[in-house]
Amino acid sequence: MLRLEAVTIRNDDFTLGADLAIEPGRRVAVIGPSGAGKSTLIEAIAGFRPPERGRVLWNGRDITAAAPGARPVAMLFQDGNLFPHLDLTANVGLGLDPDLRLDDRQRRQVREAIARVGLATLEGRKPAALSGGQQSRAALARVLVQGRPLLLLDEPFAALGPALKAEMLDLVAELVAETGATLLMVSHDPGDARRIADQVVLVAEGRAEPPRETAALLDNPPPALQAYLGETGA
Ligand SMILES: Nc1ncnc2c1ncn2[C@@H]1O[C@H](COP(=O)(O)OP(=O)(O)OP(=O)(O)O)[C@@H](O)[C@H]1O
Repeated sequence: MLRLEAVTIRNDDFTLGADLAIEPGRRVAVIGPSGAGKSTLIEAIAGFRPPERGRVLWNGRDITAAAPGARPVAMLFQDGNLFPHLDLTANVGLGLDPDLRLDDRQRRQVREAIARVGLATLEGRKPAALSGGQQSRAALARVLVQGRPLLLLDEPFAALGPALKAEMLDLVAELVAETGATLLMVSHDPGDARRIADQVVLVAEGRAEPPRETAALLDNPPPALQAYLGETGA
């Protein structure tokens, strides 16, 4: 269980409040207007933005002051962050050890993660020799290999076309179902939430709201969400 207890996060003159809990194994979409604080929320959970007030708890353990690497968290950023000079095996291996000193077991884990995302024949390729969808799969393999119980995705597939995005969302859903991980995914597209998320955290007007069931929330949106859904034409 992830718990944000009376948390306030500040970016200069912007503040975001959050008092919410995410149950284990849930798939949660984080949606809301541009600039509302979705990335800020995810980065605070990942440990890149320490809260000004409040506590972040994982299974009752206070991780508010823990460094990003010491958290139960793996994060996939918007651009995937693949290193252009490294091949696929090395890019995924970085998820296990930034110095790439991998033992046999870790090398096997890397191969398995690459195979699981469907790239087994492309292990020696560098990112430039992979398509956009394959690069997304590679970035996902690096997150997968870390075996962390909490996956944070910040609009990871925004650059992909609709069919490829749907395919990647389905793959993410399969992977978290297999591993039992909890998923928080920022998205601008309410369709993504309907496709993959059983719950939605709405970030608007300076607050991240407690999660609500996706269909119930999107079918009967509160005013802050109505305005946003109007913007996106959903
Ligand atoms: N490093 C920073 N320093 C100061 N202010 C920041 C910083 N990063 C973000 N902000 C501000 O914090 C607010 C929330 O930004 P954030 O990126 O979390 O929003 P978002 O909901 O993810 O937006 P988008 O949907 O456009 O990506 C914005 O007003 C932004 O300008």
